[in-house]
Amino acid sequence: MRFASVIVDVKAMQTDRAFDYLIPDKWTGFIKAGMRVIVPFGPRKVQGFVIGLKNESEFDRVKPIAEVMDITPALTKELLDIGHWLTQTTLCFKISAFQAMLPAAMKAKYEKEIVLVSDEHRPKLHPKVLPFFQSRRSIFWKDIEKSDSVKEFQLEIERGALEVIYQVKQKNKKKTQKYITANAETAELKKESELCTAQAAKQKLVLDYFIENSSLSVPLQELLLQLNITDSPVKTLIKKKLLREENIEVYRDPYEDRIFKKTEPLALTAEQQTAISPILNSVEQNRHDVFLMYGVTGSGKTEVYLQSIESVLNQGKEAIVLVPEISLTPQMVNRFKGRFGSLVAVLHSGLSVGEKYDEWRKIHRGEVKLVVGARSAVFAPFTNLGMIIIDEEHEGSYKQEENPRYHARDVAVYRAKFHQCPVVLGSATPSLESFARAGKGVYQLLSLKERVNQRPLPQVEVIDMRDELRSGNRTMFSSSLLEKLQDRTQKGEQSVLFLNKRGYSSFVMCRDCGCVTGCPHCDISLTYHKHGSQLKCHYCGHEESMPKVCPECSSEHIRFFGTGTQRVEEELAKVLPEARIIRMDVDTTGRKGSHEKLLTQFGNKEADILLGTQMIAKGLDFPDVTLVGVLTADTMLHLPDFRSSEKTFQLLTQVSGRAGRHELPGEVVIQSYSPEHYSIQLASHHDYDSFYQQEMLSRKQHAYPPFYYLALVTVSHPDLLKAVSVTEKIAKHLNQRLSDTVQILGPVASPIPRINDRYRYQCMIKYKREENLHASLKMIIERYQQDMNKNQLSISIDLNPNTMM
Ligand SMILES: Nc1ncnc2c1ncn2[C@@H]1O[C@H](COP(=O)(O)OP(=O)(O)OP(=O)(O)O)[C@@H](O)[C@H]1O
Ligand SMILES: [Zn+2]
Ligand SMILES: [Zn+2]
Repeated sequence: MRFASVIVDVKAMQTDRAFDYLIPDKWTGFIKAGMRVIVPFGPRKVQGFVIGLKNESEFDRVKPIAEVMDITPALTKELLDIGHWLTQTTLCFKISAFQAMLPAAMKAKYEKEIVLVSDEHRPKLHPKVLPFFQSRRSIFWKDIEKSDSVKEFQLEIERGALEVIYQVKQKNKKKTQKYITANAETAELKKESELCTAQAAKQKLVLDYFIENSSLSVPLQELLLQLNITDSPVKTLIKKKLLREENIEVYRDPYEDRIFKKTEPLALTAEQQTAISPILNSVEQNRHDVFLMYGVTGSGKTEVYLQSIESVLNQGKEAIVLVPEISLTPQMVNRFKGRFGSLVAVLHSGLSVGEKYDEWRKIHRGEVKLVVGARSAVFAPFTNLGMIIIDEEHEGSYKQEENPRYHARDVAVYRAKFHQCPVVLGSATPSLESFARAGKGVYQLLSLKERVNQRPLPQVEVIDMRDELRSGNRTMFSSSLLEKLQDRTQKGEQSVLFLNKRGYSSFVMCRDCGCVTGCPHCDISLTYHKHGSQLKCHYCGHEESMPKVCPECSSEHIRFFGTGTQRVEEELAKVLPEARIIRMDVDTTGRKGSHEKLLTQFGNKEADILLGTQMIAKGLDFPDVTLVGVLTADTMLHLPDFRSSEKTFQLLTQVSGRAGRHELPGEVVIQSYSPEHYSIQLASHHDYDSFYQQEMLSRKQHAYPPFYYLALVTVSHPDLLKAVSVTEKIAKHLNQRLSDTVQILGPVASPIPRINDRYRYQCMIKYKREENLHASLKMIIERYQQDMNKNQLSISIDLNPNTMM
């Protein structure tokens, strides 16, 4: 093949197609689809992906490929196909789709180099420029940028004495380690060793080492340590060609110094057995089925995953397990590494760029068989995939909130179809979408209704915080919660205190009656805007001013709401000075490893109370936790989001699930200003089924998923009027092109109306089936392409948005 079709790393509509490049003779037969290459593009060089090969090009002047970055394709055929599919289903640029499937380290880094065109130019260079080129011909732009000579450089470039060359580099290099090996026969080494004088005693030491270990290749550092020498005798011996040094590639292993205790499969309970058998069937028969494993907290879902994976590995196939970022705790990793040891690669954001790259390469080379990772691990480059598991399938973080805006669940199903293998979605609180699909038979439902060993689900008490206020308690702890915290601290048992930080300060509530001011048209709470003291609805645009008294009970105790973890910690220290507290939030877990350290401390019982935000809600399994407290259950309930009830129910269920998982029974206290809300009531009774029924009714009534699909178009611009007028035109365009069954809401300001000094407007499309939708949205992007390139306009399109924020 003489030509390659290449997708170049330039994100624009005009370049969102394949360009032809000539394959130089030396690389014919070597270059394959899926490889990364460097190609000339205009005046510079850019990275690109080869997506296909061909013998003819319809263009006359085709430039040759400049460099090849891979020896084996970075993207498999399957991933190339997924890239095209992502482009169509999420309306992103092809290059964004391909880049999203690879670790960040493999993205290109561009560096400008300034090069002297020829030696003849040197003497004539400007005196401020000359010193840079006295002894060399090129210098990196970044080293000049800081100097005060940029203008002079510019002049020389314009004059043609210097030129700019764009270098493409890989962000991250492979890590190598120096290894030393004998480079001569043992007999020769012996002869040399005998000749060594007293001054060369150290050399003798090294020679003797390699006489004894003739075939060994040892890391230099280890050799120096063992023999207690510096590297100079080794260097001398290398010079004499008696030893040889090699740079051997090593992996950065984030779990290097940890020992994983090997675990054996547990004897499954009857429920687990019933749940696993259809999965095993599907594995055996290479069938593509999607299972929804709906199992209460502590029902042993993870053990079912582990044994399902085992059957996949026994077949010689590979598996992917997706876990939400925040529950990818060391505990979680241990469970998989403990069972499958070095067959496991782990991918999560806590790893350095280099570590992620190394884990990815282990997968790419087929050195591991199982990946446990967050969202993007769904693109693991396995070629013989036997199963994809998504734990906590309801989690919002499986949706990527930037281009490509894909949902890992959709990618998983797409891949599993290709490989004819099962997908297992697991959750104690399935998303409404998935549960509805299971109801229709699209997914197969597997239920685990009881905790392992019939341990009871914890008793849940819902406290009405309005009553607390009435009886004179103005602290953030109800008397019941405080009493129980005291009790656990005295008994040496542990408590988890959960503060929901999302929705901080954004809604207005009456502290006497719990009334939250909502929109008259949308059944959604209004958002408080400090500026002008306005309350606004982010769905329909309704606006009113902040009431002075509660519209329901006329109380003056009306205010917007929110508390930080730090304040809770301070108050807790006042009312419960004897308790030892570990606080976990973004502030205390910023540094690498701190998350793990705090959890280990808590596990070692160095604290009585673990206080934290979302990050402690999931996955934790500590035997001595017998009390879980939720400080304000309401904060999320009133977010301007059609999923707010669902998210509240899910979160309360998850947090409650941390209590009483082992011998000691657990108890939960939920504090709320709207204790009668169905998501709180039903969560306290562990009643998912009723919650599902009720929430489905509300979704149907208001035309939300899973009854309708949504698409969200967000326009942003530094000028408010421009943002509004473009959004208006878009809404009009959509109204004209789409069918009458479609509802188009807006234009309205986005829930976050200004980010980075850019005004944001949006319009929401609700539809059931709409042939024209993708094409119409694409037309919008084409129509505004110029404005987007030149005039700071940005338009983002989110098909199936997960949140409205
Ligand atoms: N068959 C079994 N026999 C004995 N113990 C088991 C069995 N299966 C699971 N367990 C134990 O029960 C506990 C709860 O199981 P696991 O964590 O897998 O539940 P889960 O459903 O994944 O929970 P969650 O959704 O709350 O994270 C664990 O300590 C686990 O080791
Ligand atoms: Zn009131
Ligand atoms: Zn409204």
